[in-house]
Amino acid sequence: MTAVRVAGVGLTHFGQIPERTGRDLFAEASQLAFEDASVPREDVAQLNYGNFMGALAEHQGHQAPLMAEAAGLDCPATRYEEACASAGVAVREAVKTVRSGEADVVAVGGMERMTNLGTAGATEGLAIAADDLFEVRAGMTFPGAYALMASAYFDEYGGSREDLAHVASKNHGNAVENEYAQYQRAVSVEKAMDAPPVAEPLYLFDCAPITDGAAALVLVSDDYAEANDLDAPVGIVGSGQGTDKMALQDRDDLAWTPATEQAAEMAYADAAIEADDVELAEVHDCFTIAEVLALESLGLYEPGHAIGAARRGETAADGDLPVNLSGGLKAKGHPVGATGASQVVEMTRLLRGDHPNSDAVDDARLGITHNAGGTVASAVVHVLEVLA
Ligand SMILES: CC(=O)SCCNC(=O)CCNC(=O)[C@H](O)C(C)(C)COP(=O)(O)OP(=O)(O)OC[C@H]1O[C@@H](n2cnc3c(N)ncnc32)[C@H](O)[C@@H]1OP(=O)(O)O
Repeated sequence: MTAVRVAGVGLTHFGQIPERTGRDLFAEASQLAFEDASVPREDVAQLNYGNFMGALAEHQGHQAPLMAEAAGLDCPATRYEEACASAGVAVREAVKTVRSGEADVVAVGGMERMTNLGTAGATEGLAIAADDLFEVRAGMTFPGAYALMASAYFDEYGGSREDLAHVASKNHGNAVENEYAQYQRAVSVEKAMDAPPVAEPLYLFDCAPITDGAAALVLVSDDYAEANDLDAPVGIVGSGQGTDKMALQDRDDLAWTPATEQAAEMAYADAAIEADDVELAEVHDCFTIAEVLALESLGLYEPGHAIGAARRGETAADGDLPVNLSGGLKAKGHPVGATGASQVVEMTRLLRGDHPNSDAVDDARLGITHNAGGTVASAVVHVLEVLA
């Protein structure tokens, strides 16, 4: 099976930019990815594109052909929709296509416009990712759902709002130097504690924001990289996906995310690594509690132990296991259909050494990305490694 290399990456600035159309955003991210890759567009065999709520935010559900056009591509194009894991799945399917030998070059990415809907409209749109019959009609929102998960975790293992404030403060600190981040501002633990409540026990700085943005990557086979003398040191060496029951009421334990566990087991086995080999991680911190749940279900911490990781400094930039050096969804922003691809972009830059936070991990060779959909009803994990 051929290895897959990341030849090029591109991101738009993430933030509140409602005046820009989706095709404009995706065109910019793609242009940057192709410039970075030095790969001619004619060599691209297909475009895998992630998007969640284009039908609502842009009145344009059938977006893939438009995005191929925006990216200057003349090839088959398919949209992947898996809620907030849409682009993670698009990357996973692109990896499979290259590995199978079906194509040497695949373009992959995602885009989401959200801020033109306003917070209330985006909240309503996001709710499509929960169980409509048993959750949304009863009033469930995503901050509400993750608040239930946080309360369940506190009941089972202990922990406090202050522990979560340390996660928020860490991730906001990591985003300060990231030019693509929505919030390049530090947030102290005290400021996070003083913030207005959103859904008890989650407060303003426990939540990822509403964001517009796009991400793109050019993935190539090892053979293509070698034949074309590409400078593409980072490979995607493992991929996994998991699924869980959709409605929270149908789950046995809200403090555990089996979809993440399945995805991690599959990805680690695929890459022939153990959780202990992971040197840094970009995880799906749509809410601060989600980072804690992810670290445990990924096998990076024992159950009940990740809640204090940020407070102890273990997941900080200078800690043993830096987590969300990009700023995470929390501070970098969360344009949902682009997020999974943007995590792979950020991890690639971190491992290549051209991210503003690369200095914190200059010896690192292996990192993972974790992208979740809904209340982690879906999860995708990728293992990235610096190859010879
Ligand atoms: C699997 C999944 O991924 S599910 C996750 C899906 N995503 C979500 O559910 C999004 C959750 N976030 C939200 O709904 C919103 O960001 C909220 C409710 C937390 C805040 O929205 P609002 O109350 O409308 O905030 P508003 O836009 O008025 O901003 C108020 C201030 O807080 C800031 N702000 C808003 N949201 C955030 C945030 N999440 N983090 C940090 N700062 C924020 C704004 O920049 C603004 O600051 P300023 O006054 O200095 O300009």
